[in-house]
Amino acid sequence: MSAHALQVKLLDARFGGEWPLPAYATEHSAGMDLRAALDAPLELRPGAAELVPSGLAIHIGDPGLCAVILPRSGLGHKHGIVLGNGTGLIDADYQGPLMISVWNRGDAAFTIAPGDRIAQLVLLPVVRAALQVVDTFEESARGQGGFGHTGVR
Ligand SMILES: O=c1ccn([C@H]2C[C@H](O)[C@@H](COP(=O)(O)OP(=O)(O)OP(=O)(O)O)O2)c(=O)[nH]1
Ligand SMILES: [Mg+2]
Repeated sequence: MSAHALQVKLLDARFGGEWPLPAYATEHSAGMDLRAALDAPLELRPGAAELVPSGLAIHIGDPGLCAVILPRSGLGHKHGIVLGNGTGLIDADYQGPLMISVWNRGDAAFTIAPGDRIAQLVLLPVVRAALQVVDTFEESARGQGGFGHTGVR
């Protein structure tokens, strides 16, 4: 299967030794898991959010792409470990360290150990908009209806 080349800097010496490079876990996985590049275990109390380094920097370099950082389903559903910013959006021109905002939305403390896979990175296509100011829109069937106006059943 073909894959898009993505430049990555290894900011943490444990990559390539103790930790493998991020990789797709299965043949059709959409995301690569990101590790917590911590020096010591981090206890997240209920409600707490912390910025955790991934130990990586990426440069996407193509304005037609971006990356998003998403929670891992198991951690989010079973332990309430999601992202403090909802979803992390990585711009194609960002070259700094990839950071993960981890948030314990659950009601029990959760400890993240150094190297734990705590989130995932997905590369996505982007269409950038050129705004065109108008006074009226060509009418659509939906019009201004939204926020549940089609009902539940
Ligand atoms: O979970 C995240 C979200 C963002 N970033 C980096 C990459 C992204 O390109 C940059 C800026 O993110 P964003 O635009 O979402 O944040 P902002 O608060 O608007 O910051 P800025 O003013 O720098 O754009 O921060 C991360 O490392 N992790
Ligand atoms: Mg921004």
